[in-house]
Amino acid sequence: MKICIPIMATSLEESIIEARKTTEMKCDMLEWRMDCIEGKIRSDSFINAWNEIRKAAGNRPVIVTLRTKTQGGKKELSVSEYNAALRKIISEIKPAYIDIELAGSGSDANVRMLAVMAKKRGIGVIVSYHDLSFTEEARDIELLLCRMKYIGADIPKVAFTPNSEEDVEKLIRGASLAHEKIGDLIAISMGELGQKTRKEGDSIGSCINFVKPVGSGYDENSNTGQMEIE
Ligand SMILES: O=C1C[C@@](O)(C(=O)O)C[C@@H](O)[C@@H]1O
Repeated sequence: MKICIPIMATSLEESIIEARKTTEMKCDMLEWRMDCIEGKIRSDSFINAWNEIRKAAGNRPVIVTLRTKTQGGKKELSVSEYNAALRKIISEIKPAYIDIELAGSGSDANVRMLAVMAKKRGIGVIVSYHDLSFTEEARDIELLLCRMKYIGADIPKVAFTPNSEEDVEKLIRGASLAHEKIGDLIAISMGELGQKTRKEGDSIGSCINFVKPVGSGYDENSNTGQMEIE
């Protein structure tokens, strides 16, 4: 499982600083959570910041994510705003991966369109789905992960919120069943209750473990249950 540190700074300048700080940390990847940047972002300053983050990452791959509010992120975007923003990101920069939200993009057809566009530019595709209050049945989690794969995900990702141990087991079962069929995925049961899905992610086919640097802030929707890294 690759260790990935999300950069959740609120400005472009801070994002660069945070990315540089990770050079000494034991991580294999970075995720730039662009939704955490406050205010409007100008195209030229965005591209400059990206170039610096890319440099700071060295040969570690970077995931670019624009997480909408209903999916646990900071940006409130309509379906058309989300799709337009992703098209812009995909056409202006070339990260290793782009995170495409199943819910944020509005339809499987829109996910497919963005995924095709990204792949043509050599960008890997993570298709993601988050539920901030609930965990589906194992079979539904399996089907969801497979559906994401078939509509264009290189790596399908789900994060569900458990309300009991049984919910954590549902996530584990659903992910394991999907892993047998489609290979690499990311499956997270959020919060302390779900921590073993992060610690023992390998056993259910999870290929990326999102972690937070020691002392970094707590975000109630994004990093509950994440392991800490020095
Ligand atoms: O989707 C995820 C998973 C995550 O929310 C977590 O709980 O580790 C962290 C996010 O930055 C990432 O985009």
